[in-house]
Amino acid sequence: MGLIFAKLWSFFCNQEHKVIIVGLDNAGKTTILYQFLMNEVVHTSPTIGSNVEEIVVKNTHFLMWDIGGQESLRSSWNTYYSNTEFIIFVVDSIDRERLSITKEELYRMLAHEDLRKAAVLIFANKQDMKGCMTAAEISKYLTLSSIKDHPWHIQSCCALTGEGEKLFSVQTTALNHLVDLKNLVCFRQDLMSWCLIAHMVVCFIILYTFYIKG
Ligand SMILES: Nc1nc2c(ncn2[C@@H]2O[C@H](COP(=O)(O)OP(=O)(O)OP(=O)(O)O)[C@@H](O)[C@H]2O)c(=O)[nH]1
Ligand SMILES: [Mg+2]
Repeated sequence: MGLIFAKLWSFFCNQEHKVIIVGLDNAGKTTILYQFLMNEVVHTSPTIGSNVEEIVVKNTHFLMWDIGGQESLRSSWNTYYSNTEFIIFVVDSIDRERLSITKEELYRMLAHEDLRKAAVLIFANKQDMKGCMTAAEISKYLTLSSIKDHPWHIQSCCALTGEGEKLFSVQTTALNHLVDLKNLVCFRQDLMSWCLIAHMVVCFIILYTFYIKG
């Protein structure tokens, strides 16, 4: 029932959602962005600054910011945070050595005030690589189950191996899932606010009737 209301809510509030794609350098962020956009593998070079593209999924507009992940650029990630609704956090599933840095960056980012309300989609990318970690292993190492203040979802993927359509549908399903989740949270918050206001109005009427009027 909640999801039906959430869907109606999102239908009437058809706005643009800001998404940031972050993660360490070489994780596959730019490759994923262009898979989303063009459904094909593009040749990438390390991103200096950011790339921004708009994609539309079932009437929902996403403004996707792909942010360079090199160490020297990470301190400026926070300049992209304001009004962000969704974070796509890309993990290179073969890069075991830097998993602790990945974890540090993830939690530093989630603690930022501007991302308080953001939902997180974690991509365990490069699943085509031999010996890569599974999404479950990454989830365990990153202790994702301890994240209680953000809706999150982890999804394994491979941005490279010609599974564009599959990747695209996986991503859109996951994004829609996050939109539903987020709308549900907003709807509940709004409902609580309206209940509170209604409660105050009723109290005021009772007070007015019994004490002021007579
Ligand atoms: N094997 C494999 N390689 C991938 C995959 N996704 C991306 N790559 C490769 O990984 C390298 C880095 O990809 P990018 O998309 O440029 O990485 P990035 O996260 O944008 O890196 P920065 O811009 O430096 O932050 C490229 O050579 C990609 O072709 C994947 O799923 N599997
Ligand atoms: Mg890039």
